[in-house]
Amino acid sequence: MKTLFKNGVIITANEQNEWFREGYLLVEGKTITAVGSGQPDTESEAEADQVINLKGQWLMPGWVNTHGHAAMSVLRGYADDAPLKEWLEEKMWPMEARFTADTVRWGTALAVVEMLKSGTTCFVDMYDHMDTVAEVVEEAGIRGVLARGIIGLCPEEEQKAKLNEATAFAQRWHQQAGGRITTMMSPHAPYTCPPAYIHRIVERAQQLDLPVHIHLSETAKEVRQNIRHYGQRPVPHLRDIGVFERPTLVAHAVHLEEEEMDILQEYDVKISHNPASNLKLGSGIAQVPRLLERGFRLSIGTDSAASNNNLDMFQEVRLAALIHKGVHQEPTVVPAEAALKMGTKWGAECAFVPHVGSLEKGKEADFIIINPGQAHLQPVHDPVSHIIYAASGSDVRHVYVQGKQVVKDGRCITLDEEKVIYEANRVWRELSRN
Ligand SMILES: CSC[C@H]1O[C@@H](n2cnc3c(O)ncnc32)[C@H](O)[C@@H]1O
Ligand SMILES: [Zn+2]
Repeated sequence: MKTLFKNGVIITANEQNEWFREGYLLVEGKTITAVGSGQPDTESEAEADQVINLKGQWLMPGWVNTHGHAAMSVLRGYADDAPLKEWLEEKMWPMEARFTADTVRWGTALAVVEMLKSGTTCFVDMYDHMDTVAEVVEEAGIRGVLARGIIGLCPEEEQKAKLNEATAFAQRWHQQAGGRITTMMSPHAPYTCPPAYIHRIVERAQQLDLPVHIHLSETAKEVRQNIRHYGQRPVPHLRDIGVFERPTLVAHAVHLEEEEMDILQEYDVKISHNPASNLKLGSGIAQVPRLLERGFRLSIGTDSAASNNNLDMFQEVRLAALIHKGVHQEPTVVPAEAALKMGTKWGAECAFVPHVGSLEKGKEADFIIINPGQAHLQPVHDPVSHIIYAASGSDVRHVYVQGKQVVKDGRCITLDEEKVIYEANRVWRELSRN
């Protein structure tokens, strides 16, 4: 099946750093086979099975959300205004202990509907009941980079069972759903997994040839605790355990010293910047301008709806573009183009799916279409500026993953939105009643 999208404004980070142009996109099956300026030649138009006239709408890569816990959407607004340790230990973990596969199914479906409708085509997820998460991803048509998050604060037998479960999940689902699902191994954090256990998880990642995903240096408190317990800051600690021998994606990385940045750079460790969650939990503000200056190709994540409290990547990317300008009293840090790259092309690299994230020949066709004909997106001097500083998730009209439409006229067509909302409320009621 060949589909030609013509008369659009193509917005993307690409190798040539051309940010936007009036043009067309040709998709054959799940792959982009041509991107060009102006009109397509008459031959490609005649050969297309379907021609879609975009009439000036904007076409850009879908957002890549590089850190989150989708099922926690059922806990949106349940526990606000608390610091990370208290929030986790007194609010999240007691509630999550009551989660079943049913809770995770509807929490994840709620998150996926929200993400797809607001233009996210790929998300990284670290959670439990991951077979259920993968089933939702398969049905919804979104792309998922999935890992069974492992908390090792438990007896040896339980640690073994969790590691075996994570392994079985990672093997069962890697490259499934037509390649839309890939997997990782995921020790939750240095403060929830003893070093020997992290080492065993990483050995397993090595055997399976999979990347590692872990929370890192989110709060100053956990850094101090790491030094007390292990005599080192978290980055050299993880390096010495051997984590960075595997391709690794770390979430947060708020509290880093220059020597730690050296190590992360030496091992090409990928970073997911989660500004809203870091602000809301009072964790701090990552040193994004310094990391960019050093050449890190950063990415952006929402974290869960329980600490954000939404999964709209337009808002997250805008926050990433704005907050550092204020902190540094310098508007040139994190320019719009850098924010767009972090949310798309670099996001895909950080999630180990470099075959998406930009609109280039040969990449898989994960893209979104935005209708710019509304007051808040006019006049148009520079569409990249509007995407970063003016647009929001509700401007997304259509979404495609691997060339297949999953959102049409602002409605998710792969999952039943009303049912998902009904069931998510049901599981929340059941949880809060007990
Ligand atoms: C073992 S599954 C994932 C685990 O992570 C918890 N979590 C959610 N948000 C955060 C965060 O910002 N930092 C650390 N851990 C977080 C979640 O509650 C699950 O238990
Ligand atoms: Zn997290």
